[in-house]
Amino acid sequence: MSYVVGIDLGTSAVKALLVDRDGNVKAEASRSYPLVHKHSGWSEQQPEDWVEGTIDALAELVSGLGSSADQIEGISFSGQMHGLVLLDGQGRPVRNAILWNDTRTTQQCREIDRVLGGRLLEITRNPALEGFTLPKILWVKQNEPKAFEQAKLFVLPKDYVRYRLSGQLHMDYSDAAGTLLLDVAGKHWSGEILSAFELSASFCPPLIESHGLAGKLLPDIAQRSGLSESTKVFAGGADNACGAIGAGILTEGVTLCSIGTSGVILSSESDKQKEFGGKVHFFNHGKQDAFYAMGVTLAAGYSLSWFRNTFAEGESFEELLAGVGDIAPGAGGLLFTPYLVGERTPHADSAIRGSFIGMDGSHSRTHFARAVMEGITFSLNESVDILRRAGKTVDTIISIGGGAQNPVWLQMQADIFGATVVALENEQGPGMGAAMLAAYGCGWFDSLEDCAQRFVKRGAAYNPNPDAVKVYASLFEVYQQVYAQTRSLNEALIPYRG
Ligand SMILES: Nc1ncnc2c1ncn2[C@@H]1O[C@H](COP(=O)(O)OP(=O)(O)O)[C@@H](O)[C@H]1O
Ligand SMILES: O=C(CO)[C@@H](O)[C@H](O)COP(=O)(O)O
Repeated sequence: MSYVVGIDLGTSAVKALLVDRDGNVKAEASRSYPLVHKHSGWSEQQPEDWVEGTIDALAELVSGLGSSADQIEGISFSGQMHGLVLLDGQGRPVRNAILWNDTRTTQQCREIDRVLGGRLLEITRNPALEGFTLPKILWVKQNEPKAFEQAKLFVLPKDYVRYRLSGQLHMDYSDAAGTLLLDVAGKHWSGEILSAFELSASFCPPLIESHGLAGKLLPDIAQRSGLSESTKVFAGGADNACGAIGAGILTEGVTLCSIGTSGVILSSESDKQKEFGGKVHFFNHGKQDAFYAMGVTLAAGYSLSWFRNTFAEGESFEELLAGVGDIAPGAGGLLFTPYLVGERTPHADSAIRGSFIGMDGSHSRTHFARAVMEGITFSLNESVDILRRAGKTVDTIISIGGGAQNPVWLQMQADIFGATVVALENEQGPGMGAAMLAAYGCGWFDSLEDCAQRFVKRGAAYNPNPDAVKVYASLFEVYQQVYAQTRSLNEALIPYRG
């Protein structure tokens, strides 16, 4: 038997999957690592924690295989997007990584708008948002000039881990697309943007396809992990591109809903000129020369974890959500907006914060839990709405991520999105997409589509219930008003934040 390994470098943990030629997951191992929040709105991680966690998780996977470690032919990666890792001339990080959910860069975003105007959207197909990488680069340049002086090159989180495992520096197109330095349709670093911000071409790593061979394992990594030195290391992709690959979303027609820490509505796009006007992100896919449009809710699963950790400490999600299915759509008139860390789609606003509207004495904790699930799903429905208005058909949605583990939430998604929602049989999230990139890279299949046919197994389907669809359609109109009605109130509260 031969195997591949998919490594998902997430925000809270790294998860490694051992996958056989039929797409069966034979073993998995994960290691978590902390987030560092030095100030409100800041979010950092230590790159060394990713590397150590990845090697430990690989060692655990490999130890289960005994003497057959050389049956692992290839490994590949899925990574949290946008995070800035600045490397010195020796390839060492000059500071902590600044992550996708760090919102300190509003001023740098406005500067990018001022300097590039409409060219930014024309070249990168995306607007300047706090989460993306270029604003983070400018923040370090302006606020930590000494660290910036040492920085010779930047990479993204999984690129750094791949570099430490293989000694080779690369960035794949799907992750490079989220930096605001890539000409997305042209598939090259934008000289125009680099020179506008006085960055040299050598500041960007060489570009590679997601299924491209980046190198082999370094001998000391092979020794520590138990893998063979001949294990091939493939580039991998952005976590959302890998989530889509792992759900078999490689062509137009089926949409992805992913509820992890963040939440995503994603639709594959074959036309690289398709215009969304920056309302949703437009990125290169992990499949060669393909693209996708995507809307992002910053605090999707995070809103539910926050609610659990704050009001039901120590309970499992199953305990927390027991009984939510007995409450009617609308949570008894309680409405939640999931803007705990600001929002991306459709309101790119780092200052907005969440609300519960309509509380009364009849509401139990279960009403609140249901309202949180509904609010997250309404936020994702704003992205579904944008895709539909841009002419895309959204009638079948594959749902992945922690949020897809709860059948009440899957039915709620069908009712709010007004579409059939399909779960996967053995949902593994982006790690499976990474494993598929390794399987395709190893030559096990002629195309990613062939690989998906073997690896991706659809499970239960949830059809919209017409009565619930009606209730949610009118509630969604109320939900959509909350942002504008609470915006100035939230701005007035900024001085009181920690
Ligand atoms: N059993 C469950 N029922 C409902 N939601 C869940 C369940 N388990 C996890 N979640 C949600 O999924 C989120 C974690 O999803 P996951 O895909 O593991 O995230 P990430 O990869 O971003 O760390 C949690 O924050 C929680 O909101
Ligand atoms: O910023 C984005 C996408 O643009 C996030 O999707 C991150 O890529 C990480 O999200 P999680 O997988 O941790 O939820």
